[in-house]
Amino acid sequence: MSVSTKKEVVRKFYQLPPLELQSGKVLNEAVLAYETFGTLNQAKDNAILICHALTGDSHAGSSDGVPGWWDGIIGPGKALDTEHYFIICANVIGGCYGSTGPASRHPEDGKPYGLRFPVVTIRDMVQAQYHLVKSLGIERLLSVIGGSMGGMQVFEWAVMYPEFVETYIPIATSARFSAMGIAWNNIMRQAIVNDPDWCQGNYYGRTFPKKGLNLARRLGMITYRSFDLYEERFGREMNPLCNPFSMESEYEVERYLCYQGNKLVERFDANSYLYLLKAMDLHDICRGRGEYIHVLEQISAHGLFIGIDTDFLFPAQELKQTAEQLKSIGKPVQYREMKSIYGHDAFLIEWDMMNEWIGHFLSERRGTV
Ligand SMILES: CC(=O)SCCNC(=O)CCNC(=O)[C@H](O)C(C)(C)COP(=O)(O)OP(=O)(O)OC[C@H]1O[C@@H](n2cnc3c(N)ncnc32)[C@H](O)[C@@H]1OP(=O)(O)O
Ligand SMILES: N[C@@H](CCO)C(=O)O
Repeated sequence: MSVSTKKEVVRKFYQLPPLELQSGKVLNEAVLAYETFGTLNQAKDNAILICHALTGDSHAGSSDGVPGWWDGIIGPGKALDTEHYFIICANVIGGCYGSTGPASRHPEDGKPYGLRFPVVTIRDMVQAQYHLVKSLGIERLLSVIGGSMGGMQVFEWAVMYPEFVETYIPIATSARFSAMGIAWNNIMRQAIVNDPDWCQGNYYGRTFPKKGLNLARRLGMITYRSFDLYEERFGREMNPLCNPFSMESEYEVERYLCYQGNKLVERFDANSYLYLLKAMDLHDICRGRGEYIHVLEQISAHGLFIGIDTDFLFPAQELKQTAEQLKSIGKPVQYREMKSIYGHDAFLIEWDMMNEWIGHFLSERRGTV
């Protein structure tokens, strides 16, 4: 008999109150799966919320022997030093890592929601996180930080709860999702819904729409990397065993995309992918609030914006312009731009710059530099 030594992430669960969604619908009996790293101090003023990106989860830092996806900046001596800060990270609603999403059971019939799950927005995700943070006895967050879809949540935090947020750090993101971003998401969704196994989202207990999700992830991976990185890593390398004049010939870059697609199929729900892409499409801090500049005026927190020079999905220019607009109306904001070959996903890789900039910014706020 073999005993599994695989270490598992231990998540906590918070039962949300009925959540009034931006769509006007109400999500009942939903839970948020979350984790914390470090210790909340007596004054409860050292809490930092991390918002994850599209396929992320609550396991941002290391615990229980399982490395986290932001280990490079979370832990003793790092920018998000767990000896000083209390770090919170929750899986978003609509996700598939413990929080309520389309794969969860509908409270009325106990069957998976599938497409009966309501459309959720970035604001809905943030509202759910707000309830969680309040339930921990916290009245103000020292910072809210996140990249990509996580950065969209960061912007909403700054606008929705200005008094609750002392600082905010949006990375590789924008205050309003671009037409190009929506266009990519459209194709990724089409890849999933055109898989015959998708069955209008009713594939639970049947065949999983592997091909659709795999293709969606391949498309995504093109937008998360850069031209130069693909050239440097793969160039025109091809599997030497393949006949280059057959349709099956495999360039290394193709093998890579296939590998990444399969990897996501093993760990992610196809309906969650659809819902989270939709939430990104709907992201617009102006929706229902008025002019851009008027919305920016509502922000009172100190901002550190981090753009990435090779980001194809969220061109750095977008964040830079927003920072300039904030500055023009007297709002405290710093803009830093990463030089990186990695493209959009550099915020999951470039630890030195992230540690230096975020660490310094937070230390400044704490008055320790
Ligand atoms: C913020 C959030 O909440 S998101 C959560 C974190 N995101 C993820 O985990 C998403 C998936 N992961 C990734 O996108 C990446 O691994 C990152 C961004 C975390 C790190 O990027 P990189 O270090 O550049 O990893 P890269 O994109 O090269 O992928 C490496 C993998 O591709 C495989 N690979 C590399 N070249 C090839 C090839 N030619 N053919 C097949 N496979 C290949 C490697 O073996 C490696 O496999 P492994 O992940 O199983 O170890
Ligand atoms: N690589 C990220 C998506 C882009 O930030 C993820 O898988 O969540």
